Amino acid sequence: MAIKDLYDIVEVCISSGNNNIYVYSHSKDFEIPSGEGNVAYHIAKNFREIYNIHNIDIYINVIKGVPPGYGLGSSGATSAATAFGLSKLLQPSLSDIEILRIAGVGEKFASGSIHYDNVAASLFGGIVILDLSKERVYRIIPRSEIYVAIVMPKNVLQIERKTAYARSILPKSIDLDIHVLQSSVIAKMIYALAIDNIDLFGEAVSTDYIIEPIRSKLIPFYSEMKRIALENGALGFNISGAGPSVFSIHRSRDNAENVGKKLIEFLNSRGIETSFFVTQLSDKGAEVMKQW
Ligand SMILES: Nc1ncnc2c1ncn2[C@@H]1O[C@H](COP(=O)(O)OP(=O)(O)OP(=O)(O)O)[C@@H](O)[C@H]1O
Ligand SMILES: N[C@@H](CCO)C(=O)O
Repeated sequence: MAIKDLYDIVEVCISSGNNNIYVYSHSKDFEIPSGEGNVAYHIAKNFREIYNIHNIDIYINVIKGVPPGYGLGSSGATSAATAFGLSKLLQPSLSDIEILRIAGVGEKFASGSIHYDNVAASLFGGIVILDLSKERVYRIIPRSEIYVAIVMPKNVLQIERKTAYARSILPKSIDLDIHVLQSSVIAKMIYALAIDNIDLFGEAVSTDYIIEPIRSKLIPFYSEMKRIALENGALGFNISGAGPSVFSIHRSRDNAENVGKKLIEFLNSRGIETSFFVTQLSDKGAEVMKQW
């Protein structure tokens, strides 16, 4: 699911040259490496190799907007924008799936495995369903306004390669009965969007038999936060990405603000510095801002 308000800007330039890739990271608030430490470098390298592009130098400026390490898909935002920008510049006929596959390479570098959930939302916007076996992208834009409160606990889960770790602790296989339960939740989520029932959508968002029970243990006071949010009118609550951020679903901005403030007060009272913001589901994905 893509949200408004948080985004990266990635500038991509090419000149004739000797196949060098230069990546410069710009951020006053976060420390993101330039050069080979940046996912953008790996996207460009992969792009050049796959499409056999020679005798050019690629220059990439990453202007970070999405904070890293909070479970908000920060590396995915850069990966998506870089793959999108390079395709516009060098291979304008690439399909959505081809751009997506390139963007997934950045996630392999950042988190140890190719996965498409963050890059798909960043590239296409809305709520994205992928059918990789058929190479198809389905995008749902809910008819109703959906507000999202995102609560970002500071100094929590500050571990090296956090996303890789949070993925490594998940089960490699699940029992059939759990599969059946979780499949029905996903079906309910899609049904809720189809009939525009945001209460039901929220209920589905809140129900996870596989990942939440394991990852929530890494987030202090998770079950208390969930209870507070749902008791105060949130329609749904769960972990954002690999955490430690959590998010709640609301019908109105006022309710989202109110729940966000309550969660901040609660975490602050437990000694956990936290910030929050309220945003909306975004129907926009990656886009060209300027060409010159
Ligand atoms: N362009 C980039 N943007 C953000 N992080 C980057 C970038 N390039 C490299 N990294 C590294 O990737 C790591 C952040 O990974 P990642 O984006 O997976 O975490 P996250 O933002 O918490 O997202 P999520 O948990 O939703 O995947 C940091 O160690 C950061 O230094
Ligand atoms: N969404 C993936 C990567 C982190 O965003 C996961 O939850 O493992």
